[in-house]
Parts: sequence; C-alpha cells; structure tokens
Amino acid sequence: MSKKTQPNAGLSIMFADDEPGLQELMAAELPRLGHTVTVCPDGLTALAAVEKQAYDCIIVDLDMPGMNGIEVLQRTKELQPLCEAIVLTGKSTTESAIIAVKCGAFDYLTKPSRLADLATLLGRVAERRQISKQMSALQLRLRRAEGDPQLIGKHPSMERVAKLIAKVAPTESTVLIRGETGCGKELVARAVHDRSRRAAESFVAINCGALPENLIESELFGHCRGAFTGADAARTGMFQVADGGTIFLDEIGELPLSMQAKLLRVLESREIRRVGDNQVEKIDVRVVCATHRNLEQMVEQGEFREDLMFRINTFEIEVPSLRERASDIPELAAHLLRRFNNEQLSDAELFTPETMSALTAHVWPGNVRELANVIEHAVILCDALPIRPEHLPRHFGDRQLRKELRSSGPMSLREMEHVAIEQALERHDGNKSAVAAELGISLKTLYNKLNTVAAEKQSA
Ligand SMILES: Nc1ncnc2c1ncn2[C@@H]1O[C@H](COP(=O)(O)OP(=O)(O)OP(=O)(O)O)[C@@H](O)[C@H]1O
Repeated sequence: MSKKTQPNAGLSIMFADDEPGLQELMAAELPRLGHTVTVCPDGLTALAAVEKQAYDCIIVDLDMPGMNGIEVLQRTKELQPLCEAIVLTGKSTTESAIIAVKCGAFDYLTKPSRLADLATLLGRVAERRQISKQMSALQLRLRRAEGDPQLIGKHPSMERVAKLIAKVAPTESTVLIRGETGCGKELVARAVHDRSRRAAESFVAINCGALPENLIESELFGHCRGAFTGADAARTGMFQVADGGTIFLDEIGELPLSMQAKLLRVLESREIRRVGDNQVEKIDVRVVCATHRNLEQMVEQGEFREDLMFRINTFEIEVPSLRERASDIPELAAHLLRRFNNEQLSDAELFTPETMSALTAHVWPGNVRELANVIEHAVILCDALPIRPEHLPRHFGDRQLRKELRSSGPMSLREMEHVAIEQALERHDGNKSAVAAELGISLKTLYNKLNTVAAEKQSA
C-alpha cells in the first residue's frame, strides 16, 4: 500500500492499478474531488487494504498481477457488502467488465478514461450511498412504528399458524392468508418471506383495495413514458421492485375483474409487460395474497375468477381473530405497549388487573390493530405506568356492547360484527371516519361491511 491522503468529507476510496502514472494521478486528483484515497499497486495489496479498513468505494483495474480485479471485487463484497465498486478495463477486456458488473460492481470505465467521467461515477456512488442510508433510517422508523415483526401468540390456533409458516416458507408455493381485518395477515406474510430463501431481498406489500382502478395495472407492472395521459416519466412496477423477493397482495378480493385476468397471466407465465410496452420481462417473485373476504362466495357471485382463486390458494393459512384466542391478549398487550414505551418494566407492571380484565373481556372486532390503537391511546393519556381503566378510550368502560352480546344468546361472528358497528355508529353520531378509527379498520373496509349489511337486509 503506498500513499494515504488526508481524510475529508467525500467518499473513502481504495484505488488499485499497476500503472504508476495512474496511481500518482489518483493520489492527487481524488482528494481534489473531495475523497480520501488509499492507492494500491496490485491485487494482493488491494485485498490487504480492504481486509484492514472499511471503504465506501473501491476502484480496481481488472488486469493486475498477482490477483485480478474480479477476485478483489468478490472478496471485497464478501467482507464489505455495502462497499461499491468501479472497475477499470482496457478495450480488450470489456467482457470481463460485464462479468464484474454481474458480480456486483456498480459500473465500469474503459481505459483511457476521462477524470470527469470518473468524477461523475463517484457522484452517482455517493448518491446511491446517501439513498441507502436514508432507506435504512426509514426502515428503522418503520420498524419502530410497526413494531417488531415478531408474531406473538401461544394459543393453539396461533401455534398452528406458526407451524404452517415454517412448512411453507422454504418452498416457492403461492400462499393465501385468510382472516378478519387487523388480525395479523401482513405479519404472517412477512414471516413467510423472512423464513424463505428470499429473506435478504425485498418484501413489497400492496393493498389492492387502496389503489384507484385506473392506476392498479401501472402500479403493479409499471408503465413506459407516454403510455397514457399524465405518464410523463417511465415508472417501475411493484413486481419489478419485488424481483428476487416477495410481493404481498393484500385485499386480493378487491382487485377488479379485468386486473384479475392480467394477474393470472403473470402468475402463470412469470412475465410482466409494462403498460404501453410491447416487450415482456421475466420476473422472479414469490406471491403471497391475503383477504378477509369469502373468495368462494365471490366466485359464485361472479366477482372473483375461479381460475385465479385456484392459482393462489394452493396453500392456505387461516389467521384466527383475536376473540378466538383471548388468552393471547395479555402477552400481546404487553408486546404492543413496548412498541410505544421503552421503560424496562415487567409485564405485571404495565397494566392494572382491572385494565387487563377489561381488555380480555372486549370483543375486538378490529382485532390486534384495534388493540394496538387502544394501547397507543392509553400510553398518550397515562403519565406513569401501569395503564389504568381510565386511560382506555371513553367508550371502553361502556360494557353495554359486551352485555348485549352476552345477553342476546347465540350469535354468529358476523352478527357480533354488525352489533359492534351499529354501537360505534351510535357513539359517533354516524361519523364513519371516527367509527373506522375506533374499530381499527379502514374506511373502505367499513363501507364494504355496511354495504354487505344493506344488501343482506334488502334480500331478507
Ligand atoms: N400475532 C401478532 N403479534 C404481534 N403483533 C401483531 C400480531 N398480529 C397483528 N399484530 C399487529 O397488529 C397490527 C395489524 O396487523 P396486520 O397489518 O398484519 O393485520 P392484517 O390482517 O394484515 O390487517 P388488514 O386486514 O387490515 O390488512 C400490526 O401493527 C401488527 O404488527
């Protein structure tokens, strides 16, 4: 290793080339561009440098005595996966440069190259590093907001879910997750991804019910510039973003029929076509779907394609509602509380016994999401733990709903849900946003449920 320049605010770079002229040039010019540089005359010295110190970027000549640039690149990627690499190549070795890019190099430059081109490339490397730092920060914030993706629950029904996840995750099978809204379907989908060979790749979640019908295709498969009015720039679709990883199609039952046909084609051919494009593109994506709807009934009513249902339901996981596993509530409540409060307290110090009995007696139509909302509300009101009943939302002490449910004799889950919605509508004077928030469901889900009730009343 020859010279090391003064550190500065730019990238920390390891430059390796056996041409003394280039070594001198880089030792002088890279610092002038604002970077720190370690200059190495051959592959072995370069390797020793990356074994000793972390770099933001390496610039390596492909053709060096002792150890070639590709070997240096591969070893660097093993030691420092986040380090970017630029390879330098003579005209005769551009094929090796392409191999280097396949091995993870950021880009290559053909010698002799202009310093301005290298400066531009380094600018792009710096930009990419900035973006990946921002992404890590966002992921951290998201993880804090969403909480630990750990699936809590010791009830036999949850143990069964855990077993099914363990069985299906390592396969490539499409998975259909069923369950009421807010019961943890997305968490189960993440667990399938995290335990699969795709774990290090992206997990992309899309709520099919939240996308406007005219944008779904472009959202899923992307579009070319000018594909339709307003498509000023090309757009990458979510299937491409998820390439190599898993795509989670939440609320699959909400997908319009025209899109169901297109999705089926993609699942069968493993190829996508961007809107406005003639070319197809191969994709390698595992598909996990979820729904709270009764797909079989939707098939009977002509709202869901039967062939698509058979394509996605090869392996099903049914996530139980929270009221079916009320014994999990204390552990879940403690887990969710720790999402909003970092105090190191034992589970027994988090809630008073009265609060816990109110929580376990509730019917939870919005399932775990509703429980999380109630706990967040309580954490805001409570100055010091434990959470007491007065910290729970106002309607919570009102045992009327539970009384009504208990005194009304046998009731189906659907009927219980109707009662819960009606009570909440009364409490909020018909304000649907407030009702959706209280029940821990989306406004769209609330409207769906109200429409179902209205349709049932009409046909009764
Ligand atoms: N078993 C569990 N352990 C810990 N947290 C859970 C569990 N189940 C659900 N949650 C939490 O509850 C919230 C709702 O879960 P999730 O989004 O997975 O539900 P969902 O069934 O996909 O909802 P929707 O039907 O509305 O899409 C999330 O904050 C999630 O972290």
